[in-house]
Amino acid sequence: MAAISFQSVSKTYPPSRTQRAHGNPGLRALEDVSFDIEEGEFFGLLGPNGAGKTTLISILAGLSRPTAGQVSVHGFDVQTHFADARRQLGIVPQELVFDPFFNVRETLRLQSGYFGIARNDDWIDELLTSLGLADKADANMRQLSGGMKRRVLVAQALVHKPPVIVLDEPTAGVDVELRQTLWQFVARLNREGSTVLLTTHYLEEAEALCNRIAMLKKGRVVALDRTSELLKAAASNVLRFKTDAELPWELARNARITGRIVQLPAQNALEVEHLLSSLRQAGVPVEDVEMRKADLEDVFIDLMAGEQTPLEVAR
Ligand SMILES: Nc1ncnc2c1ncn2[C@@H]1O[C@H](COP(=O)(O)OP(=O)(O)OP(=O)(O)O)[C@@H](O)[C@H]1O
Repeated sequence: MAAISFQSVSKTYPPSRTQRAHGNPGLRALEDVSFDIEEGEFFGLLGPNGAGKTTLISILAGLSRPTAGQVSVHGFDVQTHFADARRQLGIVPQELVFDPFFNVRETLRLQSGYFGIARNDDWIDELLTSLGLADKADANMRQLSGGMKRRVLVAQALVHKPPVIVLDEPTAGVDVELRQTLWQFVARLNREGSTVLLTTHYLEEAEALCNRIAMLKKGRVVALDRTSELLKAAASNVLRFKTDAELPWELARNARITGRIVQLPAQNALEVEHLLSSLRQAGVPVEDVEMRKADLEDVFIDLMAGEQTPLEVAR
């Protein structure tokens, strides 16, 4: 049985009164999203701002209703069997929400109580140690730094030992140390059998951690495949250089340009030679020329730049 199953999920946010008055039918945030995440997978959900990632996670968490379609967790429908589905999930939210009146241990005990677990201190201690919070157990939530609060949110999501862990942008604005602590711990839980669903903007994180990835664009799944296959789909190399000059159109249309830095896909040495000679002929002076292997960001940019038609990639 799939750990998480999204079946033909669509979501339209209704228009505001003013929008309705102007004939605006509302916003289609998700369009026929279907995929399964198997037990034990480390799955990445990627997409630019506004692609629909948080909407999909909110529906999974039972916080938002889909306009059409079904979502289930370990076979429990998130609408009709909310409590059973919710018990399977440990959700680390994007926003820092916490009760300022409790200390860290009390916060975690309260959350355990919410799931009906009376004596949970052994697991709470293990969570505190693994997340580098052991010396903060008695600190009031108000006294914690932003990074520490985020660690508590992770511990809070895991108090009931959920088999499925959902992390919505957990490392946005988080320092390197916390990222490493968090990834080591989540990777360990995944090795021990937990399923992990991660949404992130950090593509190198997704590349390093996720065995399979779905990419969303404007509410549609535009790629769904093993990370290794997605990487194979990219041109295998990238030619990178700096220039102040304007590129000829036939090169510019394939280029990724960030300020003075230009990156062009190139399959092999012959193609690199070809690109360099085109640049020479066009009178484009280049500096700091180097080659690098394509990464997930290249795949992502390719897909996001592509036309609207969803690209069906089988698992
Ligand atoms: N409560 C809401 N009411 C109306 N529109 C909404 C609401 N929540 C989200 N949207 C819209 O739905 C679309 C998808 O938003 P969503 O937050 O799911 O995207 P996202 O992929 O999570 O983006 P980000 O990476 O910025 O978090 C966006 O166009 C957004 O403006």
